[in-house]
Amino acid sequence: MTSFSDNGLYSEELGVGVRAVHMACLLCQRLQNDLVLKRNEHVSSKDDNSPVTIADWSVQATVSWVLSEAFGSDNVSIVAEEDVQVLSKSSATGLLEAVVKTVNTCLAEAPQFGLKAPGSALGPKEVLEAIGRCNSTGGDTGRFWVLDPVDGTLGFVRGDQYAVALALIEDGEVVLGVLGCPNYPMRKELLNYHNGSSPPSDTGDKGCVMYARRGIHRSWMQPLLRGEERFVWPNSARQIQVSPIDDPELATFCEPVEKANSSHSFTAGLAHSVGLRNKPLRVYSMVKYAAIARGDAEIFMKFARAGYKEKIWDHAAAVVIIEEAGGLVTDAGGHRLDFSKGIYLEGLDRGIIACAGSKLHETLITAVDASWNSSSL
Ligand SMILES: Nc1ncnc2c1ncn2[C@@H]1O[C@H](COP(=O)(O)OS(=O)(=O)O)[C@@H](OP(=O)(O)O)[C@H]1O
Ligand SMILES: [Mg+2]
Ligand SMILES: [Mg+2]
Ligand SMILES: [Mg+2]
Repeated sequence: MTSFSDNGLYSEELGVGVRAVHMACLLCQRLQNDLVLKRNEHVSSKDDNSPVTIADWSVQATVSWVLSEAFGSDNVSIVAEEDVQVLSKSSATGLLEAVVKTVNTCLAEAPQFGLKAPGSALGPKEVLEAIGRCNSTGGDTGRFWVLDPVDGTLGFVRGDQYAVALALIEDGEVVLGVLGCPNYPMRKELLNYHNGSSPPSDTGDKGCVMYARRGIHRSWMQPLLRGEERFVWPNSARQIQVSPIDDPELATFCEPVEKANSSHSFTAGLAHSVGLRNKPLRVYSMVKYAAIARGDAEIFMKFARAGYKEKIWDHAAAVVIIEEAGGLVTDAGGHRLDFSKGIYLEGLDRGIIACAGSKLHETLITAVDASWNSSSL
């Protein structure tokens, strides 16, 4: 049984979500190639100084348009990272034009994915509207989508790893997740190029979309389309599972690349105390979670500085994919993440720990308790 051809609960939503994310990944691949060649043209800064690019806006517009077209705009509510603030400024006409062009190029490919393309090309107003429509603030009742159009924008502009993440939340629970990883190498050893070396430059054999529905106990992965390949599915999807490794000595842990996003010194102490021997796999974006779901690493840890509030779009899609692939995702107190309190993961206890299995998970939770008070976090 595949995960979306059985007419089960959310199968239609999953089918549309996977197609939309797949299209978005191809859009990003093209833009990242251009961006790296043109040395970061079109990278803007938001109020908090974080980067945003035409890829972030273009993916948000595209996914928003596809979901509205498939389910009717009145039925679709979306929480997403980007807004139209920068893009609506009169000084941003060039930027907006680039986004409109990108969105139209991408949506023109919709029929190849079994989706409807716009009758005529979208104009700037319609593109801004599609982005701005993603203004839901979530909550504990009803149904809403959660979108991180480009997670790991820093990785994206550096020619490195990034992800496109889409989830559906119903009554506070993530019920489906789609995680597109346009640069995720099919061979896991190619992920491990951090610590000075540059990312692999060949685009062959790269890119996948992972997805899962709550309660199926299976997660899936399909390779991204290459060149003239036709989009055929579900045939091209294969099941993924977390790693069977439960011995810390053999396990690998992932963490953010940027020290500003998670304390490397705290996780180094934890790693030492539980006997993790492998050096950390530092990767931008939710590709870290993807590595756990696919069995390429066993542990993901993130301990942000005190006061930072994690956003739901940075985690929702990955949580259901890891859980359905057999793993666990909790805060450092062992509680499942709470997606029902708006755009933030309110009440998060210290940090996030995702593991392939419960033995590693228990070991880490205990170790955090033992070392927390002496940490400066
Ligand atoms: N100060 C701080 N602390 C913790 N987390 C932060 C912080 N600032 C940003 N963010 C969020 O981190 C997202 C990228 O996280 P990563 O875990 O992939 O970090 S890293 O890029 O590997 O360093 C990133 O997601 P994107 O904005 O989608 O790239 C942010 O939502
Ligand atoms: Mg993000
Ligand atoms: Mg983002
Ligand atoms: Mg961002």
